[in-house]
Amino acid sequence: MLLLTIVAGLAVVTTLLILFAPYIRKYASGGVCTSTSRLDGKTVLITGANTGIGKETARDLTMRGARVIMACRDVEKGEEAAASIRAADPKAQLEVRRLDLADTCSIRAFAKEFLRDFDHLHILINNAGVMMCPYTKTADGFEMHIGVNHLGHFLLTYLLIGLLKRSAPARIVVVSSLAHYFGWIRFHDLHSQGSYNGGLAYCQSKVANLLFARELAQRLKGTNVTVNALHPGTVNSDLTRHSTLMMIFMSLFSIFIKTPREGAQTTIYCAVAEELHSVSGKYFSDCAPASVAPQGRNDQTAKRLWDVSCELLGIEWE
Ligand SMILES: NC(=O)C1=CN([C@@H]2O[C@H](COP(=O)(O)OP(=O)(O)OC[C@H]3O[C@@H](n4cnc5c(N)ncnc54)[C@H](OP(=O)(O)O)[C@@H]3O)[C@@H](O)[C@H]2O)C=CC1
Ligand SMILES: CC1=C(/C=C/C(C)=C/C=C/C(C)=C/C=O)C(C)(C)CCC1
Repeated sequence: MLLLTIVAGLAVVTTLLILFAPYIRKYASGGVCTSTSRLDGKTVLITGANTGIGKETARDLTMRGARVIMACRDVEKGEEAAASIRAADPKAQLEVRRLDLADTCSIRAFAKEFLRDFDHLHILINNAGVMMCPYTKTADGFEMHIGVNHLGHFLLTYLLIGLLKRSAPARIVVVSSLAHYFGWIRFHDLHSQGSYNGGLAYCQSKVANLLFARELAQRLKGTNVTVNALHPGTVNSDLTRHSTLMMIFMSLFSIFIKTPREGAQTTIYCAVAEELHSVSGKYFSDCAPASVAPQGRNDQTAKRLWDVSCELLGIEWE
């Protein structure tokens, strides 16, 4: 009898899911960037553009006329992604360059060549990310999540900020996550040497993204360079590659989860929306303002993280 009830229940749920699938999909796909802004003559740099949200952002921005530099740690994968975008749009202006955010030498080499080859940078999209990887260190000894997701992008932005200012109006877009709600900055053990949990290390790095955007927005006041952060939604991408459980969840519940193209909408919105022309230091989700957890909007923590980051990277950023 119990078995029969369970089977009947499952059948009802499955039937409802099938019947309402188009509506569920439409709701889950989230906000859409409706801006028709063109980017002709503009130069855009996207980190981690060979797959997922970064690749779809590159596709959209080239279609708006931008010249897009895809900064990828694996150039071969980057070229494959560029070829697939060009296959649909032969006029796409794309260039793949090598950037490994887990190595400050690679970041410095990338920036040096970028500054040599480009006179302008109008939009910088700090998109690349790792999630829940086993405990690993970057070439400079930083824990991988804080090293790639925060410190790598911190250094890249520092090296390119002069060019962004000279190219103003310019925008910096920081891809953070709702996961910041579950993280906090562990100044006493930033690199998780005492104890390590991949999920918490990821969440910490996503709070760091928000605090960085917040502090940077303060420092960029009056420069006509804006910086905003965002949550792309829950997106079916390679991000979950280190967690079998997450991959299973993503497959089982794929109807509730965004495709990479849907997940790129808020990034695109932050990069092009006319109404954000002078908006800075804000956080968006589904192409609309969203609320930040208290640990992501604490000015003292933001300043402290800024100083610690400069010290770790051996830089002075006034
Ligand atoms: N997917 C989701 O549900 C969510 C994603 N986000 C954020 O969105 C952003 C994009 O993620 P998503 O597209 O989903 O994930 P993907 O794994 O599909 O893409 C991540 C990109 O980052 C690149 N990357 C990783 N490590 C490095 C490195 N050391 N140097 C340079 N590039 C690197 C990857 O390169 P490679 O392919 O070579 O590994 C890849 O191109 C991330 O910042 C993530 O935190 C936020 C909330 C939810
Ligand atoms: C558990 C669970 C889900 C899966 C959530 C996942 C897989 C979230 C992934 C978040 C990521 C990757 C965040 C990155 O910053 C659903 C299907 C939403 C609803 C049912 C309960």
